[in-house]
Amino acid sequence: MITETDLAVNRRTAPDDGTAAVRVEQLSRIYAAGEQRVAALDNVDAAFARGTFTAVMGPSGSGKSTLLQTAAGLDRPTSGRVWVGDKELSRLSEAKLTRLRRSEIGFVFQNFNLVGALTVEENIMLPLRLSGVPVDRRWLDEVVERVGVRERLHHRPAELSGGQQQRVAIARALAMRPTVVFADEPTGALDSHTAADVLGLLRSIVDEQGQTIIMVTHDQTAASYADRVLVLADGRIMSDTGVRR
Ligand SMILES: Nc1ncnc2c1ncn2[C@@H]1O[C@H](COP(=O)(O)OP(=O)(O)OP(=O)(O)O)[C@@H](O)[C@H]1O
Repeated sequence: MITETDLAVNRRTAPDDGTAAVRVEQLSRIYAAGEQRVAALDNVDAAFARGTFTAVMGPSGSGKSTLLQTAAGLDRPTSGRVWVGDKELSRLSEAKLTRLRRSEIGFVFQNFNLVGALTVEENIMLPLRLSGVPVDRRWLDEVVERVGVRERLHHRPAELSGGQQQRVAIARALAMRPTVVFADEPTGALDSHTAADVLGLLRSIVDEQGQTIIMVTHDQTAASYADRVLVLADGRIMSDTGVRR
């Protein structure tokens, strides 16, 4: 059940007590198409504490994906600043930003973004290979088991259903045990049973490993796994609500 709590509604100032895994300040992203300007994000302030699970909701076009992309350093904001831990992204060179993204951030894309030429297993291992991190076989096994892709490890993404591809994308994002996982509708393509399993896995990495999750969803049931629900409308935070668990 979602209830109002003492979390500030329409928070204007992001708290800066050093505990945030991710913090955005006065974040704007303007898209220009000819004469038209669309403010996908309009001066958003928000902080995401370590070890918390936030659901980002709101109507289509309200800026949810843009918030995730800019906060994860995949897209540069038009103005405003983003911190991941104590690093302010605009101060990082492309090379440092890439390193930070590889080591600290996992991203589950709406359209999966799997590499077609690689097998499922190779896709899941890719972030580890790219950053030269040793493979933790036990963790990898657990992730593969929980997302239910063990039978498909030697297949290529094109041979999988949308739901299966989404599960591979989730496993890839978790393989590195990143500090922060951004997930853009991670359960959108899943049946309710698999969705519950994946959401349980996301919840457990927050509870057991202190990782931070920021997840876009349209689904109230998915949002009920979170600690907090941010609702966007027209590129602004309309409400910021705690979830009673
Ligand atoms: N590359 C782009 N060029 C121009 N406008 C864009 C671009 N990306 C997003 N927008 C616009 O920015 C606004 C916010 O888009 P965004 O994808 O962040 O919304 P969303 O809340 O994630 O939507 P959905 O729930 O449909 O995925 C929309 O009006 C969208 O049309």
